Order: sequence, then C-alpha cells, then structure tokens
Amino acid sequence: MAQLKTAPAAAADHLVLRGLQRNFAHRAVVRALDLRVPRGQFLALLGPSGCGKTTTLRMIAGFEQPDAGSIHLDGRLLSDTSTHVAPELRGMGMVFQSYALWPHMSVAENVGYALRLRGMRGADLRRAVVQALEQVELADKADAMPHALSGGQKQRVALARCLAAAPRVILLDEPLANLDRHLRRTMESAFRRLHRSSGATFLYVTHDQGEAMALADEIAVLHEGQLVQRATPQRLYQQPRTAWLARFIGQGSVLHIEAPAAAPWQDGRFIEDCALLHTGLRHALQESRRPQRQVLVRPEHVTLIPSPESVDSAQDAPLPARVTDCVFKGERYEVELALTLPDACQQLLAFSPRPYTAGAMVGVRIARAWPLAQP
Ligand SMILES: Nc1ncnc2c1ncn2[C@@H]1O[C@H](COP(=O)(O)OP(=O)(O)OP(=O)(O)O)[C@@H](O)[C@H]1O
Repeated sequence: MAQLKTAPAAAADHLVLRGLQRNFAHRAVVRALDLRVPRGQFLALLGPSGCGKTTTLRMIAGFEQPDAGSIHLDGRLLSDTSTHVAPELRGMGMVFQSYALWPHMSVAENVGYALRLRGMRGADLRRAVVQALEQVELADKADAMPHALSGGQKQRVALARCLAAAPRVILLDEPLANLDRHLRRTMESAFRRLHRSSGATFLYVTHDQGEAMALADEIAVLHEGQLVQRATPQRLYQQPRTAWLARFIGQGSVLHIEAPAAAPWQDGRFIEDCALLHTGLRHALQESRRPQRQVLVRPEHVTLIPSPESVDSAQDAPLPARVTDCVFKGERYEVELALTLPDACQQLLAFSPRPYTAGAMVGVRIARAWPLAQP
C-alpha cells in the first residue's frame, strides 16, 4: 500500500488533480489537467468523444496510473507516477454506463456485495441494503434478478450499490447513455436528489451538454485532453471563453465584427449597444480591412422584423437578412438566416413564434453579443 503524503492544497479542496497527464501510444490523451473539486460538489466533465473524459475518471478511480501529475483526496496522495493507492482503498464508488451488475446475484446481493466484503452481516447488512434500495425507490425489487429489470432500474441498482458503501466521491461514467430520452429526464431528477441526500462529491462524465447543464453545479469542458473552461452551466452558456466552446455549448452564431482600435467594449463585458453591433457587422460584411473579432450571438437575443421596408440607414436600423431555413421545434421555430450585404455573408440563428419561408427577406436586430477570446 502507498505511503501517505500530505498535499499542499487549500483546506476547502477535496479532490485535487494537479498537472495530470496520460499517454497512449506516445500521444497525450489527457494533458496538464489541473482541477480542484470542493467537497460535495456535482462536477460534470463534458467534452466531445475521445477528449479524455473517461481516462481522467479512470485515473481518479485508480484504474489508470498518470504519466505525470498527481491526484489527492482530502490531502492524501492517491496517485502520481510512483504512488498508486488501490481503487478499493480510495473511498470512491463508480457507476458505469453498462451498469456492471453481477448477473447471478439478486438485486439485494448486488447492493450488499461491497458491505459483505467489509464484513457486514445479518440485520445490519439487510438494513443497509433496504435503505440504499429505498433511496432509489426499488425496495420492492430486492429479490429480483438483474435480467428481469429495465435499463433504468438496473442503473438505479448500480447507484444503490454505490451509495450503500457511503463513498466520499462517486464517479459516474455516462450512466444514462443507454437509456431512452424520457427515462434520462427521470433519472436526472433521481441523481440530483441522491446527490443532495448523500452529501458525496459527484464527478459525472458525459458528452451530453443538456445532461451536464441539468445536473451539475459546475462543468469542466475538456477538448483534446485539455481543460478549456470550468464554470457554472449558466456562465458557460452565456460567457464561453472561445469560439470552439461557443459552438459546442448551446445554440448560437459566432459572428465576425469589425473592432475599431478604440472599441468601446471590453473583454469580459457583453456588448449591448445595438448601434455599435450593427455598425461593426455592416463594416465586417463590407470586407473592411480593419481588425475583426469574433462574438457570440445567442438566438434569444435576435429579433426578426418581418417587413423589409422597415430597414433604413440609421446605425441601429435592422440588418437585412435572407431566411435560408426554418424548422418547427414545437414551442417555436428555429430560423436560419444569412446576413447579406453586397460583398459577404454571415450565418445567424434566430428563434421565432411564427414560421418564415425560405428565401424571404427580413430585418434583424441583435440586442446582445459576447466577445470571444482571440483565436
Ligand atoms: N487503453 C487505451 N489504449 C489506447 N488508447 C486509448 C485507451 N483508452 C483510451 N484511449 C484513447 O484515448 C483517447 C481518449 O479516450 P477516452 O475514453 O478518455 O475519451 P472520452 O472523452 O471518454 O470519449 P467517449 O465520450 O467516446 O467515451 C481516445 O482517443 C481513445 O481512443
């Protein structure tokens, strides 16, 4: 067993990843990853397929050893290049996409397995198993075999098994990926409730941003093995740092706008001056040679003005746009537009309560944009 070393981490830090790296075939799939997770947080690790989420989780669980960097839990070193605390000694539980239930054991035996290994027997064991099953609302399935359960029920058993062992950290690897859309929403509520009642730290790997937004206190977005931004769901949606993130999270348009040397907007502030935005866009569309920068415009900040007659020459006048597509989405229409001036064109997405015909000319007013970091 590894010797104990003390991490020079701040007292509030619970799980600390420092400079974490993992290579496969001479390629770093996780690179220089620094992450500090406070106790009891629900943190989602979000990113496209292959960005290193599962590898990060497996290093934290102890199934992979880092090629550089370290992992500490409550000041105790769990992993670095020379130290490896075994997975079962880390005080962590793991829930997998594939449920990983023992097929030959009943639900109750599955849930009680880790407790039996710890020496718990008799009435204490039965009580702990029933409690864990009650938490996931499956007490009536204690004697069922896994093959007789639905996907959602199997995942709740896996969660109950994890909760029964009262881990400090619960690692979840795409636990809802095998479930249908309706069941996912139900399970999201169950996860939120169990996170609150267990007090455990949840680290939740997903490539589904809707799931991450619905569940997590904070989201850490990984791209090609590196942390791109870590923030609350609201902040990530409203203020993504880069154009890549702006396109990855939510719907929206990344527009090029002319940025005069004495631009009155600043990094870290929304641009809410419609005249300034429209002028910047007009100049960018006219292929101005002055410097341009990228801004994010969310569709909820775009207003469509149906009659093109209302387009005039005032600075904050609506910009002319052509409808390129219009898709019915139940509660609204999603309207794809081409902002057009003689020389150039930029794509813009808007929401509308009414449909538009492809090819129609409309006016567009943009109320707010977020300046993105320069590429
Ligand atoms: N044992 C391994 N040997 C070689 N390459 C691996 C191994 N495990 C993962 N990889 C590679 O490392 C990269 C990151 O994989 P990882 O599973 O961590 O990504 P992910 O973000 O979880 O993706 P997904 O959402 O598809 O599960 C991928 O390119 C993958 O092919």
